[in-house]
Amino acid sequence: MKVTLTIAGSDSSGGAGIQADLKTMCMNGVYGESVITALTAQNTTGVRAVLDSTPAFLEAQLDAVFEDIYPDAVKIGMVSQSALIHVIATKLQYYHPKNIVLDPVMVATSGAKLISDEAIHTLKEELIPLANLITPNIPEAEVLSHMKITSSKDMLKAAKKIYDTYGCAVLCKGGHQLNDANDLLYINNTYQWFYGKRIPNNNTHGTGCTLSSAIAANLAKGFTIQESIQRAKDYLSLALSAMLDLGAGSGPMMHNVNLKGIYSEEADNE
Ligand SMILES: Nc1ncnc2c1ncn2[C@@H]1O[C@H](COP(=O)(O)OP(=O)(O)O)[C@@H](O)[C@H]1O
Ligand SMILES: Cc1ncc(COP(=O)(O)OP(=O)(O)O)c(N)n1
Repeated sequence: MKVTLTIAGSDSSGGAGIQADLKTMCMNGVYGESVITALTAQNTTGVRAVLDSTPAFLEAQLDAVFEDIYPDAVKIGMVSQSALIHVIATKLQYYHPKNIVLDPVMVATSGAKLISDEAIHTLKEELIPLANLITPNIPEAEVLSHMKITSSKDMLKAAKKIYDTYGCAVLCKGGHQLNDANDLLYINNTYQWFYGKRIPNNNTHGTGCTLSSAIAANLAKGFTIQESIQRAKDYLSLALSAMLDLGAGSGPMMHNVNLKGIYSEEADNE
């Protein structure tokens, strides 16, 4: 059994963060482990409070999982403070996992800021350079590239800028576009579009968490980055298409979907 670790915040409503990650990993056929960076008191209408882990407790969680059940891939989500980012970077350099997918979570759909300005600086300096793939949405890509993104051309320019600066592959997610849901991968000095039909569902809480966890799960199973992105996008589209409608705000997606037929082949080393 392949193992995937999520290092992220808890979402009490179950739609994003650790809860979305573990559901996604389970559905994508890997064993999921979790290291919790923060507790959030959150529902579909917003984030009411955040309680960060201490650096020492975060360190204890990371040692506990890496010393016993070593993950084949790691996904990193919400980390709001510099000291916590520093702990994660130090431990990843020490344990050296093969696949690191970083979702540079900055702002929730509901508008709540999930990272301090100082921590954005530490993320850029210490964590992004360790990642194999980062998955910014358009507002996050704007922060990382220091440019405004209003078109597909801008997405390409920003993704190349981020790739040139940090040296990791970049998947610029297009969920915040009006008409399409096209994501752009910049890797090895070249790019590839992953086209997606926009599903008319406003319940998109946790789409970014789900996509990055599904990518990590598929990397753990031995798929290439490109294959893992396509599989993750197929999984996400299916979960969105189930049209679950819970809560008064932007609700969560349905994870217990029937995957038969969407995954045509399995990786060699499963
Ligand atoms: N309505 C939608 N229909 C289909 N795919 C979507 C929709 N909204 C978002 N996505 C996809 O969900 C993933 C997450 O994208 P995005 O919403 O941009 O990230 P985030 O949740 O981090 O803000 C991307 O693959 C994006 O293309
Ligand atoms: C605890 C926690 N982590 C991350 C997010 C942001 O999740 P994301 O998948 O980007 O989805 P939206 O919040 O944008 O729907 C979160 N809200 N909570």
